[in-house]
Amino acid sequence: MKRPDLDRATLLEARGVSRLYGPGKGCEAIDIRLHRGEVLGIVGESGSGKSTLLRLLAGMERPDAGQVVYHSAAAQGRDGAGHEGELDLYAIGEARRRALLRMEWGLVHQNPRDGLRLGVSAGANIGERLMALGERHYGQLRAAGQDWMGRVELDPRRIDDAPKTFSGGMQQRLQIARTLVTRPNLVFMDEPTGGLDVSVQARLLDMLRTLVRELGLSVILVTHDLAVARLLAHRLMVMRRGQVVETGLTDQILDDPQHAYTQLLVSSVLTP
Ligand SMILES: Nc1ncnc2c1ncn2[C@@H]1O[C@H](COP(=O)(O)OP(=O)(O)OP(=O)(O)O)[C@@H](O)[C@H]1O
Repeated sequence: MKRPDLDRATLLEARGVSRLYGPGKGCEAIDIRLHRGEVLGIVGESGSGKSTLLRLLAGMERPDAGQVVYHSAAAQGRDGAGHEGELDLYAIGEARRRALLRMEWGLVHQNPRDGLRLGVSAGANIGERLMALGERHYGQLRAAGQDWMGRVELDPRRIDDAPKTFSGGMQQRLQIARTLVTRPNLVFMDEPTGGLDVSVQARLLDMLRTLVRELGLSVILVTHDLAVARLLAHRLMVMRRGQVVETGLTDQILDDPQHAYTQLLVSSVLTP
């Protein structure tokens, strides 16, 4: 995807972040800078540390060393905020971190069942995050539910149905609607099309790409699938055994990989 040059302000930074479970297992001394409106893909084979890094960046797991800094316009002048609204994620309290994830960020899990409440209606799933932001008007919550079901190509007439009656692909669409309805400043996606049939994946990917573009989303995307990375990410970071081996614009990395590991990764996936 072509990278927007509109607003290059930094949104999220990792400074020397480490979390090691054993030698080469986890993440080691990772530096990241995500700009507003940018999709950063984190790629690498299974076990390279992608999901660990996502958890560290999203405030879900404390690093052994290093800092994760969120540049929040809303944070200025509040506890834990440094200069220009810099929020040191692990210097603020747990409650505040959770509130960030609920109010300003969004998280799309690989398995939609981890991100949805399967027993309550589709509409309630979408409305819940809006309610957390203070929306109480039933008509507006319902209208937003219908609008977002349409946007993710679900039949809005199924607004009262429980997601447990939906297929896996439909549940993933609903999870995406639930996440994006609040227009999050930052979205974390962990293998968002993983675990789905290839044909379902392709349509979902197309829809995600459109939404990312239309909403100008800032995204940290974890995937082992280079085709997904190619379609969604402006920039890539290639991980191997907990370390970053290469980083750059997506087309550069996939068309002209410099590091031997990236060359292997690209050739094993992209050549027939
Ligand atoms: N909580 C944990 N305790 C111990 N070891 C862990 C823990 N979480 C991850 N690991 C190990 O750290 C390494 C990196 O795991 P991680 O899940 O981050 O990799 P990944 O690149 O996301 O792989 P996958 O795509 O298979 O999820 C693996 O060897 C894994 O077994």
